[in-house]
Amino acid sequence: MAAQSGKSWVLAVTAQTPTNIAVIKYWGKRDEELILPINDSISVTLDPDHLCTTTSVAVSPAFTHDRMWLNGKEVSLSGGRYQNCLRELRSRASDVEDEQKGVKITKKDWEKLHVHIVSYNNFPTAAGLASSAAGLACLVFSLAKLMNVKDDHSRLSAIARQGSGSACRSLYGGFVKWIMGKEENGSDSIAVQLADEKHWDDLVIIIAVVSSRQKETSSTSGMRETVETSMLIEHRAKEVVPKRIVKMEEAIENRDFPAFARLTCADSNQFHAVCLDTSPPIFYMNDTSHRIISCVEKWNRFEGTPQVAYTFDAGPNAVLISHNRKAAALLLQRLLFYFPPQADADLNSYVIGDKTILQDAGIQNVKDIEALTPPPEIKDNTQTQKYTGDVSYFICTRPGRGPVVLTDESRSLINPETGLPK
Ligand SMILES: Nc1ncnc2c1ncn2[C@@H]1O[C@H](COP(=O)(O)OP(=O)(O)OP(=O)(O)O)[C@@H](O)[C@H]1O
Ligand SMILES: C[C@@](O)(CCOP(=O)(O)OP(=O)(O)O)CC(=O)O
Repeated sequence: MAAQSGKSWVLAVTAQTPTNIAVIKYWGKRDEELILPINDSISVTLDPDHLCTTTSVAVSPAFTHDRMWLNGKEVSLSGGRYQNCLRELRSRASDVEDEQKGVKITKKDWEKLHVHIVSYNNFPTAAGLASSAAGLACLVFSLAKLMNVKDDHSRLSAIARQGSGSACRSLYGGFVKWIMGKEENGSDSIAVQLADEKHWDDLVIIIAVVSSRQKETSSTSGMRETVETSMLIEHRAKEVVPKRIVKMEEAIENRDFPAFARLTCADSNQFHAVCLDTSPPIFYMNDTSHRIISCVEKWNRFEGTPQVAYTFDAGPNAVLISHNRKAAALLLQRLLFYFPPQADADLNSYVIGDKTILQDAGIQNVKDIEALTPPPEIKDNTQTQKYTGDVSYFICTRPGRGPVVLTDESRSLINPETGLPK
């Protein structure tokens, strides 16, 4: 390692990585340490304009140990999962040369050099919005760029997988499959892209962030308990998911929304059924989640063909995938009819992300929400009850691109002189 000037230097890279939502769920591991799943899964990558992680990573001979700051606070990197990712990356690092700075790092130097990681999520962390997926994928992707790791995205996905299973699917945009693999060392348990985000760009995604005070069981411990105690999970992993994966790939390839929606809803419901079949049972959805399902099911039935698909991860938040903008506007009207904001709320912070959907729905202010009439599929007055305040806010988004390096220095979260957070 050399610097022509002889003085210390800091070399940094910044990247942005999306989050993803599974439409065929990963639930259950066959190897806890390597994070190897018991079935394949398929996800949609969400637009990083609305939900993403930005991570800057830096290396300098002046750094004394590996350090990480998350959303402005220093956090420990001592956890086994972070350590596994760092070890894997260091072992694959290559020579790096920065002529401008007069820096030369050899493959061997990486064993001794330390890194600083500064990361920021543009959405709530640990709130059931898959921050760990975007976060771990971004950590792996940005460090791989810094360390000149030559592996392709699929090989990098196998490293991100060891940080958090679902993170491996955030290495690609569009529609992504995590192949469970057969090898004991996990080398073939990787993510592959099924189609990019332009393949099916009519889809509109609305996330209802559901207010919840209850403490949730983490995905990691929840799926462990399911594998240990549920009899249904084996049937799901061996018999149900393999067939659904084939059908879901077909639905995505053919942009067959009815098939896509039926499979997505059925798989979310089965995932929550295996949670209920766990001992003691795990409840991730709450009454609000159930009301959203019921609203979508009634509307889909009324129309005779699915307009919207719903899916829920390990929490009460609903991810609603609409066939197109028109269906999304009609969905938003329904959601705002049932779940209006509190009297003092500001519409601007109640519906965030792509606000053009709100315009399509003809809603400019809170008065327009009050004026919404019950949807036509409602036949009697008992179903027109409103649940003010049960949804915290809505995020309007769409399928999005995979990780990118941000070359604009002003986007870096690291001070180029000190190597500390800006
Ligand atoms: N940007 C990030 N960089 C590195 N690690 C992150 C980042 N964001 C989140 N994490 C890690 O993920 C953890 C949160 O994961 P957790 O599974 O609890 O929540 P979530 O992923 O937001 O929600 P869920 O898994 O229920 O969808 C954080 O405590 C942190 O360890
Ligand atoms: C319900 C899920 O979101 C579960 C995600 O589990 P995690 O990837 O968070 O679990 P670990 O691998 O233990 O970190 C379904 C999915 O994303 O496929």
